[in-house]
Amino acid sequence: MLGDVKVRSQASQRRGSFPYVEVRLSLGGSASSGRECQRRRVRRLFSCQRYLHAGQLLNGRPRRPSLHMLDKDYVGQAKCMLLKVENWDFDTFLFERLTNGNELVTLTCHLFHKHDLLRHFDLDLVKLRRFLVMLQDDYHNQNPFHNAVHAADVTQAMNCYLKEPKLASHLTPWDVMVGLLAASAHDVDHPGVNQPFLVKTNHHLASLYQNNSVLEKHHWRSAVGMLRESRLFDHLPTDKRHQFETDLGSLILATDITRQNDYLSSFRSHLDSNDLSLANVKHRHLVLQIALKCADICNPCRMWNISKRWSERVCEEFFNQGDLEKKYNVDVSPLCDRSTQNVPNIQINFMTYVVEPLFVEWARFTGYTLLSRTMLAHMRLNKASWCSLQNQATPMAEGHRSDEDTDNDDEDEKVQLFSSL
Ligand SMILES: Nc1ncnc2c1ncn2[C@@H]1O[C@@H]2COP(=O)(O)O[C@H]2[C@H]1O
Repeated sequence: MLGDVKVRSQASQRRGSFPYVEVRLSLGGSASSGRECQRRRVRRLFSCQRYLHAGQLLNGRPRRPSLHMLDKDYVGQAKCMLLKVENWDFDTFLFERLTNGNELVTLTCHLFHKHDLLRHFDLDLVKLRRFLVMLQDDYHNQNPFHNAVHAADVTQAMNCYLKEPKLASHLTPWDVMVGLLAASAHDVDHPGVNQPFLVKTNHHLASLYQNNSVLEKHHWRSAVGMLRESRLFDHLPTDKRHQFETDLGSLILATDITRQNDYLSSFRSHLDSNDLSLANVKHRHLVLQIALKCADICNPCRMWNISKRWSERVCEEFFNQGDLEKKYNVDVSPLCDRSTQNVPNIQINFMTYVVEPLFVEWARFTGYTLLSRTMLAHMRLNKASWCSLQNQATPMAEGHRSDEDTDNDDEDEKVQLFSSL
């Protein structure tokens, strides 16, 4: 059954001791009444997303419109899509609709079956689903970009990369399980604003993680909290459980875009010296980190109609942050000002300075497989489309010109601009 996974949606079910992210509170609220205090006490128990869910339930409002009457047809179509889960043109937006918003649970469960991980690790299907439902629920659906659909999209891409012949032949079931769960969990409880925002608004997560990979550490520790609560791995020896949590963390932390150059240089130098040995667990782990990084920023390499939607969503999230920054009188982050930025310009620079360098090395690693060539081809076509759209977009403010106009710009500065995201 695809439609039965929202089982954790009861207000009494709260979990974990990891901190919630509530942007509004970090910017200073003015609550003083007893009622507000009471509400805050409740709020403290939940992450922002869990709080919203609980609030809706307590107010008697259903969380999502039900599609019961259509369940059969929808489930059939979702199943059809899963037959092609390894295709690069998989449309996660459509899959979200066909699964009635259970895209992450449905997809990850399917991949666990496909890779025979339940049998291999003697996993309990109910516990697995419980964990995945918690995970899916803790993504913020109100974020235009960092939501459960993005997590499902990254998980689907990660699965495609795990299937690359060069890698697949060396992967153990452990690698596959860590890779898939890291992809599913890599942005859980993302607040829709970036690390610099949390730092400049003195958010408690920024102090907790000392302004360093703040969001990624939060995603990791949140996922660990849910894993423990679900008891998914309770039957494994303690050292294995710890090993899993460590490996999960090391993959999720690699998605910190500010550390892109460190990972890329290390990967590139291994490729240059042709010394990657995939029998070596450390080398394999580095490749998994790079694979997850690629999956995380693969949206510019999707087909145009899908890629464009992601581009618009990510920019909307940047601009929403810029609006908040203006509202609270703090510096507006680079790329977040909707009055000086536009989507085509952000996309062209992101592809040129962040995506292409990574995917070129990934293609080299895979031996230029059909998939890696297809991704690069899509990315270049998409970039050309953004270039032609750019002519129709709002003129850029000085200092934010297009790639074509910036031959003399310092490339490092561009990378830094995206690194600040
Ligand atoms: N299409 C895109 N355009 C611009 N930035 C992007 C795009 N896709 C992903 N990103 C950025 O890449 C970052 C990867 O890490 P995060 O998920 O923290 O945040 C992501 C965004 O800031």
